[in-house]
Amino acid sequence: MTKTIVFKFGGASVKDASALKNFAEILRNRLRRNMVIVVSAMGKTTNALEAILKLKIDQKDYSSNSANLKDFHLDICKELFPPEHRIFALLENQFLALEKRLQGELTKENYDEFYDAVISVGELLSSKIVMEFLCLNDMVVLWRDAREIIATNSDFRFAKINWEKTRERCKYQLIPNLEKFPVVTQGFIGADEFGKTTTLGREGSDFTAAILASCLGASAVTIWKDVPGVLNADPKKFENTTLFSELDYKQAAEMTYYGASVIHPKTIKPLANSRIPLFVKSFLNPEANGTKIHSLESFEPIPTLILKENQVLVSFKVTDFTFIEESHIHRVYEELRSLKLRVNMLQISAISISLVMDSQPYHFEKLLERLKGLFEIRYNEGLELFTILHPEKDSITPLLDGYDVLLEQSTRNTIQFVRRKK
Ligand SMILES: Nc1ncnc2c1ncn2[C@@H]1O[C@H](COP(=O)(O)OP(=O)(O)O)[C@@H](O)[C@H]1O
Ligand SMILES: N[C@@H](CC(=O)OP(=O)(O)O)C(=O)O
Repeated sequence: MTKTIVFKFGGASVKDASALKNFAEILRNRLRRNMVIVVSAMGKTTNALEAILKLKIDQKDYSSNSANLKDFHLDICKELFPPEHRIFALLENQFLALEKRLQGELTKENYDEFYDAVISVGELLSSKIVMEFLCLNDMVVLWRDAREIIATNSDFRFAKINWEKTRERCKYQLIPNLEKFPVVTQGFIGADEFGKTTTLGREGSDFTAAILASCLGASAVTIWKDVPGVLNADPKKFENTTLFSELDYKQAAEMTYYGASVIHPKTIKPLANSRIPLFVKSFLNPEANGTKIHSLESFEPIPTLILKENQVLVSFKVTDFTFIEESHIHRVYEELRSLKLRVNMLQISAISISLVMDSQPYHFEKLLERLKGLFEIRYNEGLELFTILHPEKDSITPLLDGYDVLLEQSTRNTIQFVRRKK
């Protein structure tokens, strides 16, 4: 039996009508049975849905935002489909369901569950459009709801995979489909044991591709991006970048850990465990080789720059002339865990704990509220966390030109700066 391959197309590859036409052309000669096509929401749809939720939480009017989102999808479909095509009824239904969901009560208690139910609509919409567009162009594919395959716990917004159940569903439900047709499904979403929609963490569609590849015993995963492959820095932020033609799983995992957003951090592990190669290729130049991530005997460390924007630096200072001890750290981490806030950098001094994390205003405010009685808290927003892997000595100073450094930390192979533009 031919082994399955998994293709993953992110938001940028399906961001408008011409991107979708290019997407279909990539598949035209590559489509085959035993192929899973994982798609993310179109363009910046997930951000747009988050903005709607923010307005709802602030009890502001979100009607023009949801109308814009609907128009965005409709306009794309008007360019791609004849006017009588059933995609228009499908869209209508999906947006009605979204409206209905948004009218429900949103409280602090049900926020995460509500979030997943709303945010998942982006992937449901895009996968339907993609499936219908491929079929319209004589490429017959099946649509499967990822929530029937990807089994998770009920940790809404950051759901954990139930690997056993997911593996079983892949074997008994997905493989029989794949033996007949290629399958289109959604990245990023799953469902808990009660059938409630969950999500795997922002940008989690790469992870979905890796989960399915691992559970299906796939021979390869290809993620299609708007860059030539994995580079030694984000080409949108740095000049003179170098393409890695290949990377060891460990190198790729390290880069994603520090925030190289080209691959979701959870993607590498399931692939490395099953020795499944991951190709990162450009949807703008599909014939080019891109980057192959697999097991390498040896590799040269190459200086690599990683920038995480929109960071918050917060310090918790003890107020009673004692020193920081384990119980303080434990308490802070307990709150971080319960609020699902991930720490990107940690520094502990005699009297304070300093943390750097992604800005998440709603949850961050809660953190401050919960810990304000125990610590004197100070924070700075709008910062960047700049990490250099395998730095070359003389190259660092110019990279900090025009910035104030608020915090610095280094190990043998890594140096990190929390910086702010002067
Ligand atoms: N080291 C890197 N190499 C290549 N691209 C990078 C790197 N670090 C960050 N990026 C960014 O990752 C983007 C692709 O990832 P992403 O936007 O998540 O794609 P998608 O949402 O389409 O899957 C690129 O456009 C690039 O700006
Ligand atoms: N749409 C989701 C999931 C995702 O992975 O998207 P992308 O593949 O475009 O990064 C998000 O934006 O978080």
